[in-house]
Amino acid sequence: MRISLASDSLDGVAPVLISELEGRGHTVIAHGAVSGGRADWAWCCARAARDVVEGVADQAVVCCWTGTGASIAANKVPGVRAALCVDAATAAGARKWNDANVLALSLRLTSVPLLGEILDAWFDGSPSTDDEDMANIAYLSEMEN
Ligand SMILES: O=C(CO)[C@H](O)[C@H](O)COP(=O)(O)O
Repeated sequence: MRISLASDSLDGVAPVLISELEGRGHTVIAHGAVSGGRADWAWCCARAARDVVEGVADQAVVCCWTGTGASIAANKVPGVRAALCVDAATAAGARKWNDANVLALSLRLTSVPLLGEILDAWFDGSPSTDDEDMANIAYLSEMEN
């Protein structure tokens, strides 16, 4: 999968993000501090999210110290459903029930082992085909139009 990755700093797990993603077979498109480029969280996380809706990436991972700014910035991009995930169960639910296409992470809360659990759950997950779940996602799209 093509994963657009953004982080506003090299704190916490940021230095291992590229290797954790590439180690799972993904191609990484890096933005922000992990690329040595412009690293203000609003800009680089929105940039990574735009890659998804523009078809440059299949999904994105966006990170900042809290994870909140990263998720807020990504969710400003129409078509993006970014989910701030603090554990594997949240990541699995975000993929299943929210059809989330952007994973937001807190560099403060996410240890390297926890990152592995979150990434495994995220990439193992797939959206629910239950009518009620799909209707919720359709409603989000309607709100954008
Ligand atoms: O969590 C964040 C935004 O939600 C940022 O990572 C945090 O604000 C960065 O602060 P600084 O630029 O002072 O390192």
